[in-house]
Amino acid sequence: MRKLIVETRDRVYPVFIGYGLFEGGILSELDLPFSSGALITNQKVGPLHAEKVSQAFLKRGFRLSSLALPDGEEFKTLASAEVAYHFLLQEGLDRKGFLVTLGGGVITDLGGFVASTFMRGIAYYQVPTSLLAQVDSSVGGKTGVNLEEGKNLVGTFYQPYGVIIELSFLKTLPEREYREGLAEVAKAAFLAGGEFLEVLRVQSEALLGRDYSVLEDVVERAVLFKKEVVEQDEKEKGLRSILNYGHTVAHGLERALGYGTLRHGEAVAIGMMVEAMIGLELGITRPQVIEIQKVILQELGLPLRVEVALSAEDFWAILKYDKKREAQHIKFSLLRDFGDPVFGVSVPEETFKKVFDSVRGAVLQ
Ligand SMILES: NC(=O)c1ccc[n+]([C@@H]2O[C@H](COP(=O)([O-])OP(=O)(O)OC[C@H]3O[C@@H](n4cnc5c(N)ncnc54)[C@H](O)[C@@H]3O)[C@@H](O)[C@H]2O)c1
Ligand SMILES: O=C(O)C(=O)C[C@@H](O)[C@H](O)[C@H](O)COP(=O)(O)O
Ligand SMILES: [Zn+2]
Repeated sequence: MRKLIVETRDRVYPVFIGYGLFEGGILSELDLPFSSGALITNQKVGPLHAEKVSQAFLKRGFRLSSLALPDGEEFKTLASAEVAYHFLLQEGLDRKGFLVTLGGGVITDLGGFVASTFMRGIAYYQVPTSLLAQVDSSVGGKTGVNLEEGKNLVGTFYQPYGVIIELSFLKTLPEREYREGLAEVAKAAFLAGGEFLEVLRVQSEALLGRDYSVLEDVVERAVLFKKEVVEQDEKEKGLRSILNYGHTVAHGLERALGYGTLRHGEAVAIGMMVEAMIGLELGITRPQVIEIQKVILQELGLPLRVEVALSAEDFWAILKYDKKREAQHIKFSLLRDFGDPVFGVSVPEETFKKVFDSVRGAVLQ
């Protein structure tokens, strides 16, 4: 079992990574000074893994009442949050109560948002079950829901009280969802560069084959990288926006195609390719980044093409909802090189449109 401590101004909390954590009594490592607890999951993950988690909490004296929301990105909404609030009230949760989120990134984002707003904030623990949620969304305290206009447009920064990354939960994760998680792993490795990137290059086959000893190491590296960024800039005043590499385009694609059509990780993989080309066009990104990035993402089994019926102009209009926008400037997080990210790059509309049109037939269909 590996343990990292995330130290932010708002909260200091542990992240446990390993196998058999719940059977091994991981909860004895946590202080649980609460009145009662509830679990938020979805209708797919709940039947697979909720029992194990609930049993472990029961041993610590908490019978968790459980809410299983419908599965899917299209349910990461204020309406789902409202369902959760009513459920918590009905179950008698008070301000001393706590939440456990059990699921992929949709549930960790939504559950975190509910925890941060219910009675103005209650404690919560993240139990991520998708690779993407284990390496990214469960750590760092970004919570939120989507609006029709764009991804994560309503949300909070609200750190969990602890994160329990049980790697054996990945055994039931379908292949497509596993691979999309590798996109966020790749993003972290591209941003970190150095040894992390080298490990990813050497181990891409093992990772794709879910070699669990390699996975443990890689999940720890990704979480460690994220922790170091979040600790320096919890509320994204600047540096943290490097974690948004590929995301300006990715979020635009998710919104344009309809939530859930393209998985978030798939959109990030395509987004990183397009944004690397924008960086090249601006003279920021070294040409070798594009080729190496492409090879790695392909080796990880990620799709690098998508059909988008929108014109560059219509897509640009969607990007205006990106949260990194400042007045009329849409700000991108790019790479100069691996391990050398840059943020706050204002990309002119003409440059974006030129690149968008130039990747037609290649990245965008
Ligand atoms: N807050 C952050 O820092 C952050 C970071 C990255 C992504 N995100 C958000 O995360 C979301 C994407 O997360 P995701 O890719 O995990 O999507 P998801 O939550 O929809 O999970 C993917 C699919 O896998 C299923 N699943 C999850 N774990 C499973 C398991 N162990 N066995 C079987 N099925 C399982 C889910 O039910 C779902 O069908 C997006 O909304 C994205 O915006 C947030
Ligand atoms: O933790 C962060 O910071 C990130 O940006 C991680 C991203 O992978 C993640 O998709 C996040 O939800 C994006 O946040 P947003 O602020 O662009 O909505
Ligand atoms: Zn992401």
